[in-house]
Amino acid sequence: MDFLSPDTVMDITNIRAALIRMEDTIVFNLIERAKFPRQPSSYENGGIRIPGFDGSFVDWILREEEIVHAKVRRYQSPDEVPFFPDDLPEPILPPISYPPVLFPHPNKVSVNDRIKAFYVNDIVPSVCADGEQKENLGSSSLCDVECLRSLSRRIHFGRFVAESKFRMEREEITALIKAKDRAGLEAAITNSAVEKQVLARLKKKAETYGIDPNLLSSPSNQKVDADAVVAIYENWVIPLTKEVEVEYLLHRLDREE
Ligand SMILES: O=C(O)C(=O)C[C@]1(C(=O)O)C=C[C@@H](O)C=C1
Repeated sequence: MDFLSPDTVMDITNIRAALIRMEDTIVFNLIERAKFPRQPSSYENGGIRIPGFDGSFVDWILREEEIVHAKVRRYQSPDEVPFFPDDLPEPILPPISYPPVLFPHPNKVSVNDRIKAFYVNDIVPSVCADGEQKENLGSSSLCDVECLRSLSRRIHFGRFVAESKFRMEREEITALIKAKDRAGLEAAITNSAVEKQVLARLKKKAETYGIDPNLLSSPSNQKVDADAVVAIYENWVIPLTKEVEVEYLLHRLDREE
């Protein structure tokens, strides 16, 4: 996506193409995470003691990485929503002035805490075997960070989808926003045919990317459970994307901050 060119960003075809590309990243990240068992201690507060930090091992890595990434201005990009916005330093690179695409302040809508909760409680148990390998806690946690970041980027892309839909159906959506009609907004942004396509494509991707081409396709050769990947999208990724869309639209007419 070229965030310096607002017309390109607001084209729903381009937005959907970006969402489709993100599926690849998410499927590969889940494949990588599925190499390791669940590793429960990496998600527990104090499960691995880090002096001076009150949180889980994965939280700590995520925060430390975000600090570095903030310095190279990752979170100035309109499509990035950090998990630890209050802990981030100013960039060392000069700012880029992106033309405004989202209104009002783009980071107002964040569901990162919920993403973290469903990731730990639902996704990890659905793709990883039970157990813990102490010697791989660092490796598995780095995979967690990649998974969380790619899920967050995908789900918060709902803001661009919503803005694009707002511009296409300004009158209808403005009336729903003014009436604070959440259900009406959800109905307006829902496209069941597209959701079905997403899930069907995802199943194919998880099956195809999750198998060595030299091996026969069988459940025991699959690197990740394709049905679990589909369920992750069906139960969490799409519903939360829609929630981000609705939440974004409810604030769409607020005055800019
Ligand atoms: O493509 C869209 O129109 C979206 O809003 C994205 C998305 C999705 O999360 O994949 C969400 C809601 C729609 O019902 C269809 C698909």
